[in-house]
Amino acid sequence: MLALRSIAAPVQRQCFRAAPRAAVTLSLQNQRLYSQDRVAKFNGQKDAQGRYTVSLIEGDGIGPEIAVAVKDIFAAAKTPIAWEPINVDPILKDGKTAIPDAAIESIKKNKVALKGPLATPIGKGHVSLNLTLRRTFNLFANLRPCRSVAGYKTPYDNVDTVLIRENTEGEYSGIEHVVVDGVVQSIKLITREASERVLRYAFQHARAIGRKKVRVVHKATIMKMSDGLFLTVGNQIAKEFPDIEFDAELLDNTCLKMTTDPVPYNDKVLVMPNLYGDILSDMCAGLIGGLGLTPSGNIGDECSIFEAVHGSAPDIAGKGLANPTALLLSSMMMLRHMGLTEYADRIEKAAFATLAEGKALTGDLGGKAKTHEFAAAIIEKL
Ligand SMILES: NC(=O)C1=CN([C@@H]2O[C@H](COP(=O)(O)OP(=O)(O)OC[C@H]3O[C@@H](n4cnc5c(N)ncnc54)[C@H](O)[C@@H]3O)[C@@H](O)[C@H]2O)C=CC1
Ligand SMILES: O=C(O)CCC(=O)C(=O)O
Ligand SMILES: [Mg+2]
Repeated sequence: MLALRSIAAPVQRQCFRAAPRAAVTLSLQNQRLYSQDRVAKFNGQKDAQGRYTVSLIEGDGIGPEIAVAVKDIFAAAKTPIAWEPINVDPILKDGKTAIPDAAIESIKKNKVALKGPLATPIGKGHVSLNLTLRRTFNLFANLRPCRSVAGYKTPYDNVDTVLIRENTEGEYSGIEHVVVDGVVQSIKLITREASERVLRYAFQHARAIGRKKVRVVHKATIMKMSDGLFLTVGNQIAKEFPDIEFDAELLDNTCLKMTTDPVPYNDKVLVMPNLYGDILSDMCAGLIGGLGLTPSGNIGDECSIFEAVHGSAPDIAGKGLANPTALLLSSMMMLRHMGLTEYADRIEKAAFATLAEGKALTGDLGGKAKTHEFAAAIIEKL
């Protein structure tokens, strides 16, 4: 195993501002649960005790702290899950960053994994392990829902966006080279195959969650061929779904409109190339109170990996300050994906009730609670 990860450069910090707590924006009764994703079929096997085994990547930075919180809450709720911790420290295979075989076997066997954040070195160093995992398992759609939390006041009430990001290519293809000294080229790869796959998933998911509109977010004005292909494929796939309205919007305009008034996006599923989805999903998190609150699922045909939208948060790592809600809500998406809906509903209700009560909030939400205190408050409500 190579010690590639030790070369990670320090990450420039972002300012993460806690919004003030004020009047309840949504009532708890109206807090809809994160929707079930049953578009991709889960066919894991239960063990003799009736439990599913889930591969667990605790991750870097705050990863282990938020993973403990999720494990404690699952144990308290008697969720029928056996965790299988795996190590994804990168290896080199044919000169390329790869995931160790044991980790690949575990995820292939269990068909589902929960993942903490994995840090990526800036500039030189190994390829992102997050992207490597997505490509290794062909996790073609990254589903990133974002919903206002009852009781937590932000400038925007009732946000309920659903964003689907193409997850295997685009600007994240990692095809870069030096043309001549001082000139580098980075290739944005868009294929009909990957575009069809994610666009079809977007329409299927819209149907599954009862939304009637799918919108492609793009810049085909500028990237006429690459985003142009993505948009063309969108128009073609739309014909398979006559019950769903289809349209398109330029990314910069989407950013403006969403930050002015996100509510008109609540009836749509947004689907877009990789980088746009990465950036827009952090932006959406900002609308509801930050990265501590937003879950995601990397969906594939054979297996799926659930993780928070956020990264390893090195600025607060090791201090017990992290908000585990994003990873917990990701694990709720995972439970619903596995058909364990009752457990997901129960845990999620306890989590939202704890957030609404506001007595044990973590620092990112303006509170003083440590990660484990917030988890304990959820457990008390189970
Ligand atoms: N999917 C993944 O595993 C991701 C990994 N990363 C990696 O994470 C590392 C750090 O990246 P950053 O740009 O700093 O983004 P970040 O998402 O780790 O942190 C951004 C800001 O949000 C705060 N934050 C994030 N999660 C939080 C939580 N659960 N509770 C409270 N505050 C939270 C952090 O303290 C920081 O101020 C990088 O190496 C990056 O490559 C970044 C994004 C996603
Ligand atoms: O892999 C990384 O370092 C960043 C990935 C990321 O930002 C994301 O998945 O949202
Ligand atoms: Mg990101």
